Amino acid sequence: MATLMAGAMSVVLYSAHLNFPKEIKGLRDWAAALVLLVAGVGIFALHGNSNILLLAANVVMTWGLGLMLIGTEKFYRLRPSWRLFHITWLCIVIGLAYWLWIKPSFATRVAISSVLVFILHARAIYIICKNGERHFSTGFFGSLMLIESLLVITRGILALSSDADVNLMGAGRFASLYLAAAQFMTLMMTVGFMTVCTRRLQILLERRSTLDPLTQILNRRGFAEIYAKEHAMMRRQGSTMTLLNIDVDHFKKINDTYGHAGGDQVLIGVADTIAKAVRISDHVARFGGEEFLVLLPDTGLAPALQITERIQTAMRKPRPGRPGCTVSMGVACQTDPDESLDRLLIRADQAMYCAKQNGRNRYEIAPQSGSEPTFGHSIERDAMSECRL
Ligand SMILES: Nc1nc2c(ncn2[C@@H]2O[C@H](COP(=O)(O)OP(=O)(O)OP(=O)(O)O)[C@@H](O)[C@H]2O)c(=O)[nH]1
Repeated sequence: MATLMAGAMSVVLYSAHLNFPKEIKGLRDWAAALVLLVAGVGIFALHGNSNILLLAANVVMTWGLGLMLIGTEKFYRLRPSWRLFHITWLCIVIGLAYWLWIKPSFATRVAISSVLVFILHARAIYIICKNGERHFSTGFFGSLMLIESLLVITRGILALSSDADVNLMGAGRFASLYLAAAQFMTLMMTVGFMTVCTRRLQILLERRSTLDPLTQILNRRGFAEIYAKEHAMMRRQGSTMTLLNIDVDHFKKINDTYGHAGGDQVLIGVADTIAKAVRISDHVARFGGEEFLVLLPDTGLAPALQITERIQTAMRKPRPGRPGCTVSMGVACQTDPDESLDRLLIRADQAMYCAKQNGRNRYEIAPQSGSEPTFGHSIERDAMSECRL
């Protein structure tokens, strides 16, 4: 029954392989592994007294267990251990053939296959422990692999001790227990793997919903989430943060000259340039079209202006193979934790709009929240003209 269910699970895994995002790897290998394990059990059931079929069943099952390891490695984005895979099944062929035909010994055959399968499982457990995130799914999957590997190695050790009954076809208590447990564990390990896959799917979808697909920086939703966290921190610490609103100048002309695809490349380049000009703890977002936001936590106006100038200098540098562009920026410093995000965005947007009005390729500073919006701030005071914030 468990074997049939493992066969059904291979369909589930293959369907997940077809439908899950391509970043989730290893599902196809696990699906193939289950097909091989079911085929191995089938050949084993048919083998009668045929040593050839017995050997074939063992090889097919080892391929299946090897593919489980390969799938697990792919899932954790590691290079698959194909060498270990091939060495394992070759050792099974040579070892079983020797102890089947030349020096027949059932106990040695069981010991050899148990040790080899244990090595495959031990490597999988090592990979899960080293690469898995701290989450229930990792613990569940790792524990199941551990139980299975302990079962396998116990069988191998018992095979070498004379008084134990490890013959799968025998009627001994351990044999029946092992057979039932092994089939059940195959099913459970698959469930464990599906658990880590669905957890990865959840993380991926959450990340996708907060990232801009073109530039891979935060989108509006991601920005709002990050802002909420930083705002809570600001309130707790009584610190200041600064928001930059950055808009690409004459972007319509870039689109008209280089086409929409060329425009997209410029947007990717702008996002990259901004991200490289700020600290890792700062947050860069695309707010729509050719408009970007940068949130600088725990940063007052003076350091924020240094960053603003750094971004503008980086933007002015010509880039080979990519149309050049400049940006206009609005700088809004938040000192009052009771100011809403909407209000902060409006201040930064108005300052950016003012920078556009005042000639583009420059920045303007928004007046403090609550202050009279009748005077302007600009580092380039001599260039200040019409627009007054
Ligand atoms: N390639 C590309 N273009 C976009 C995207 N989103 C918006 N746009 C274009 O960006 C252009 C923005 O034009 P405008 O709002 O007139 O601004 P502008 O030409 O940059 O002029 P100023 O902002 O006043 O300097 C429009 O032509 C939009 O179609 C996008 O994702 N990719």
